[in-house]
Amino acid sequence: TSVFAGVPEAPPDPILGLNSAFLADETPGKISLGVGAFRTDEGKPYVLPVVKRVEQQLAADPATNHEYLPIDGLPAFQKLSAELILGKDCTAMNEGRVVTSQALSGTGALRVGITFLARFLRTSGSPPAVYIPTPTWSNHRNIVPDAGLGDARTYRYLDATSGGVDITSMLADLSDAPKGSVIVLHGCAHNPTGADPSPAQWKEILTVVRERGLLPFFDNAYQGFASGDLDADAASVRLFADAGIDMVLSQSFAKNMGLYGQRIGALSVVLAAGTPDVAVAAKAVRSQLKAVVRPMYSSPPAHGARIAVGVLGDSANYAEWKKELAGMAGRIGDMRTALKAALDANGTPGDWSRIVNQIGMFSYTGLSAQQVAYLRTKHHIYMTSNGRISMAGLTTSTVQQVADAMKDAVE
Ligand SMILES: Cc1[nH+]cc(COP(=O)(O)O)c(/C=N/[C@@H](CC(=O)O)C(=O)O)c1O
Repeated sequence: TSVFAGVPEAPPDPILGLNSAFLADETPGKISLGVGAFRTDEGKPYVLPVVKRVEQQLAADPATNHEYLPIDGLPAFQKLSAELILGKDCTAMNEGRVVTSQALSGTGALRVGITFLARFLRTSGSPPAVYIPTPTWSNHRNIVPDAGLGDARTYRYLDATSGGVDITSMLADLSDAPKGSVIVLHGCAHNPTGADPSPAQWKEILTVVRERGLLPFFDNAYQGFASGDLDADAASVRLFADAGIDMVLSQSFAKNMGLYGQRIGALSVVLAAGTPDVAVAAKAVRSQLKAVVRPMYSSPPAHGARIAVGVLGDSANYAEWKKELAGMAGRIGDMRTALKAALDANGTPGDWSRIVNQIGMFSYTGLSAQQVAYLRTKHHIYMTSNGRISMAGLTTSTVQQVADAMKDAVE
């Protein structure tokens, strides 16, 4: 018999595994509120018109070929992606302190970034501890150990009563982190809670990060989805970058450009201000990022990078993209309002203001794992077991059905 006969079955992924269960469910009227992917009010995936147009231009352009990209991706993409998150007038970029590599979307940027840190981040003799918020995106817990930094530690983040950020506990936990620890932060639209620190609270977090000599790793997967404004959603990252500290950034264009399956993202390492021979240091960092990528997947796919360059690099396309992005954020906002109204009209026990106070793609409903299971088996409504709802899974024609089912589940 095969040597693989004894391979144990891996548990289904809490998010993506849900999708396969949903697809296997043949009940008409089933509803998926699982994966954080945008859907139109008809419940369909959405290809942004500006993306479609750029693709057509690429297809018509005789210069478009299928040659390998450089190990660290398209240089034009590196620059445009870094400018998007850091701002066009970013001092760190102007001083040559930012090293950006194309990555396999947000997940790939996190994986390569953590691997790089496992090899080179040494403020104390041993590899650094990595802190992730609790709760957080479930895959953070997988990437950190797989990338060689051992099991992630957690810092408290959510005030379960208010549904907002428990800043006191968060700052206390960060203050206890050993010097040089890596702190994973959600740049905006925290997944799954939809609760973000206020600007004043970000300043408090920065103070602790600087006092403790911690290394912030900003995961930016929803820039433009939290507020609908790209610059507002980058404010936390820019506050830290302006402080002139070492930091690492991952970016994903899966959600805000609708390029989920193109796996296009970016990883940036920002070197602290005042680094002597910064050009030498930056060159060395880039060489080591490439040394991680080459044996991992050698070089990234071209199509998504070219689309992103076409959108970000042309002022008319960029303006069109901002409008379409605001439209997506707007529809999600409409679903928040509609769901809260339906829950209130139904007299559903509980305080549902969190549905409209939270931002980004998700609502953290507070439903228990049992209530989530009940919604799945009785009502064929799918959401992650932590009670997270991907609001883009709702449409004007299904909000009432979901509200009625939630009332049934909580009574
Ligand atoms: C915070 C966060 N970071 C990174 C990613 C990675 O996305 P990528 O497609 O690699 O660019 C996701 C995806 N989140 C949604 C999809 C998933 O779980 O993969 C989700 O939470 O549903 C995040 O929510």
